[in-house]
Amino acid sequence: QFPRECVTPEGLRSGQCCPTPPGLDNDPCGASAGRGQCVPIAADSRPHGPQYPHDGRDDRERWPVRFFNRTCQCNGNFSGFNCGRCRHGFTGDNCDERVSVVRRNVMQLSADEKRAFVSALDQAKRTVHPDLVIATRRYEEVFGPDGNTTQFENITIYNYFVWTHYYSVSKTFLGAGQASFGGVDFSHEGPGFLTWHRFHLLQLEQDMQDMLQNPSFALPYWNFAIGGSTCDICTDDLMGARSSFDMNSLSTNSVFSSWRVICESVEDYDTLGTICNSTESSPIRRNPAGNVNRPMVQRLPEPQDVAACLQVNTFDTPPYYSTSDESFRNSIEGYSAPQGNYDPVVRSLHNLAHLFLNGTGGQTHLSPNDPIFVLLHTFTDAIFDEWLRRHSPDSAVYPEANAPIGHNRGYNMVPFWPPVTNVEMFVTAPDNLGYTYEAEWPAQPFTMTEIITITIVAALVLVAIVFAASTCAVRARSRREGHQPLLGDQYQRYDDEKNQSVV
Ligand SMILES: O=C1C=c2cc(C(=O)O)[nH]c2=CC1=O
Repeated sequence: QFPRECVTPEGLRSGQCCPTPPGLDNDPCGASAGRGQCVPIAADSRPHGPQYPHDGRDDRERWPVRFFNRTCQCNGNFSGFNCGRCRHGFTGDNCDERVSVVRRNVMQLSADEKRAFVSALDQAKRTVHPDLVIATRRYEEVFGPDGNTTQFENITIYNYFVWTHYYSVSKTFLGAGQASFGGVDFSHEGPGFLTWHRFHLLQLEQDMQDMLQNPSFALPYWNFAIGGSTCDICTDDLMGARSSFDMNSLSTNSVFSSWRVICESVEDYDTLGTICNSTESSPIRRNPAGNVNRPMVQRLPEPQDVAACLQVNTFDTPPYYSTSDESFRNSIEGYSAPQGNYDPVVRSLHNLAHLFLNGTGGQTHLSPNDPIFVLLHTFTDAIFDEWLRRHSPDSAVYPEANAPIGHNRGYNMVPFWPPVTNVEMFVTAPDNLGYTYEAEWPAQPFTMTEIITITIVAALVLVAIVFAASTCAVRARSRREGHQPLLGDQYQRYDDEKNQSVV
């Protein structure tokens, strides 16, 4: 969440986090090299929706001003917390050369590519994040018991990915002995769902590129819309097969069977007001299609569900929440039917894929601990990108106000640093973010109007054919039986009269 060098007692008290890029000396944001300058942070103050009634009680409000109010603003294509790197999609000393990576279907990777991807994830699980650290206490307690020992920790690259998701979904602590407030979610159940998870993935991809020193590294995706009840990526060469001994565990042939999860101590967070730290606890649990209490989540989404949600025209609809009707965002997130109609009992697409996993990957505060999360979300993001390509929306369709807290267009997404707004991710990826998806999309199903029109036309054609056939049959029979056709006879005489009058 914050650069290591900013979280000293002095740094926090100053409210300024404007580090110097590597290779320069005491030059906040590389200002003298023309890279950027240290500026006050603009935090969205437009009203949020009524779902959150506890203004003033949560560190994540008006992110990130509870912690810092000055940050680097980088010039041109320079980017990063110290303006020492390039914006996504650019490279070179001056960040003026375009680059792009290709995100591919994980099932279509070669055996070597699969091995390299699994190994890169495992390396990320064990490599300490080079720049960022996490807060382990709320701001109220962040200076420590002596007021001078700031409460931040190192965390590995993959666990940082898990932690940021946890932090964005955690409840609002309202005080010891009081129930924490759970009706808040800075990354789900609102328009920010797509933009937040897009940035979340971009950050992991960039951290892994840096770790591997391979700027071409791209996260693959899992096409989860294959129907049926088989998890095709749950094999030992990919995300881990099922253990032969325990339905809920991973095979020991998979490296992921030795991964341990973080952020499990929900009870402590909610009652003591602590925050998840980097401590790892139990193994990943997963039992795809095994939720016997909810048959509805024993099957994966169907290909036509993807085709249907891509046809929903409106990005999001009031109240911009998990109850939104005819909203593309709510359809792909999976709180409404893929066709857009809201129904409280429905779980589709993204939500259905999570719940299908039935274990760590199905619990919002824990789900990224299961590496399937990465592949599930790259596919969700690929659908989002295809929707942006097909519908070319103006950024004005993204709600500016009254979305749930965290989800307004100009809100800085929690808990990312440097600040990045939702709308910055509401752009097509190939042109603006330096990645593309190699994907084919299922043919679009017919709409109800199209089905009715086709049925009527087909019925008319059928009637015409039957009529023509029966007329022919009657004539043929008449000829066979030696009768004069009645109409034919009349026409004959009428024709004769006409001919006579002309003559
Ligand atoms: O990790 C997640 C788990 C989820 C479960 C649901 C649900 O619809 O009940 N939704 C989820 C989203 C997640 O991100």
